[in-house]
Amino acid sequence: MKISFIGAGSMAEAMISGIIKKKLIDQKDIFVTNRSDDIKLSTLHDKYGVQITYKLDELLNDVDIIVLAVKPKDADEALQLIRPYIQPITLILSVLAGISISYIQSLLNCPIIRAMPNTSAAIGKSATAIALSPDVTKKQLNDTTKLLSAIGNTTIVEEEKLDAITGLSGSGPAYIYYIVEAMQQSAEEIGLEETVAKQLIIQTLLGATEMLSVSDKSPADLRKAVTSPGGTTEAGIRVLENNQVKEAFIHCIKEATLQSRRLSRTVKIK
Ligand SMILES: NC(=O)C1=CN([C@@H]2O[C@H](COP(=O)(O)OP(=O)(O)OC[C@H]3O[C@@H](n4cnc5c(N)ncnc54)[C@H](OP(=O)(O)O)[C@@H]3O)[C@@H](O)[C@H]2O)C=CC1
Ligand SMILES: O=C(O)[C@@H]1CCC=N1
Repeated sequence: MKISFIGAGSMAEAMISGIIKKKLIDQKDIFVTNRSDDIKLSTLHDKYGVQITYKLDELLNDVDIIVLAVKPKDADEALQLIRPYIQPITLILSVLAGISISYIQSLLNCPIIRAMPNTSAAIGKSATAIALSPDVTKKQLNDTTKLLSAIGNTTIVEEEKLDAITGLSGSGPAYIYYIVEAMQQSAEEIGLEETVAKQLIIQTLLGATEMLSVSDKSPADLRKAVTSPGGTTEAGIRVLENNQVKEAFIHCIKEATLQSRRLSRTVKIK
């Protein structure tokens, strides 16, 4: 199976890295291009052994899956670029936030799988959701699911859910990293050594995530189990509540979801 990536940024690299680690597709069958950053392409070649090219023939002839991994603002340019090479059996796997299947199909006459992965794809832990156009074949769905299994879990959803999924789990890793930034900064301010703090923070996250995964208790009950009356957790959580941190996170996810909708609206269906 030949797969070509249009775009060589963080999402493409995360997917390539996952696919290579799981040895799902041979490096010689993975092609990557970008707009002009040839140093980035060389880095990808050196790191993963994938084929890098600016020659469209090489990139797009006899390709089974084209992964669209440019920024949504560059979608039109990329779609026009690949348009002459599209066969009715070519599968487009798009990770573009907010760009609808119908929009892509208004320009390209081929089946589309629209995916919303996240950057944990690089370590095989992406929470990926996909929506399909009706003309995607069983084989194409199987191939894609297999491909995406190399980067984490995949759930099939109705396309209308993808904006919410983008706001929740597409952007999700960034919210967690944001919390860790705050934990690291506070660790420094309360006098902990950086390396010690880092180890403690990561293990705390790993433990809490594992508890969420294996325990049948709700997150609220797990939190209560940490919180002794009149103790330290209670004092800390009180500050979060006084600062409406939970409300801010809810607002954050809703705003990210809205932004995904706004992005999709900026691209008119032709
Ligand atoms: N980052 C994330 O966590 C996630 C991102 N996404 C989606 O993935 C997509 C890519 O995001 P991300 O990887 O972060 O973006 P990056 O900015 O890291 O990468 C974008 C890539 O697209 C290339 N590019 C732009 N225009 C063209 C063109 N006309 N032809 C070929 N290549 C082009 C750029 O090339 P050059 O550098 O040469 O300009 C660059 O390699 C976005 O649509 C985003 O919505 C989805 C889920 C998660
Ligand atoms: O920030 C973005 O637009 C992309 C979509 C999800 C994660 N990153």
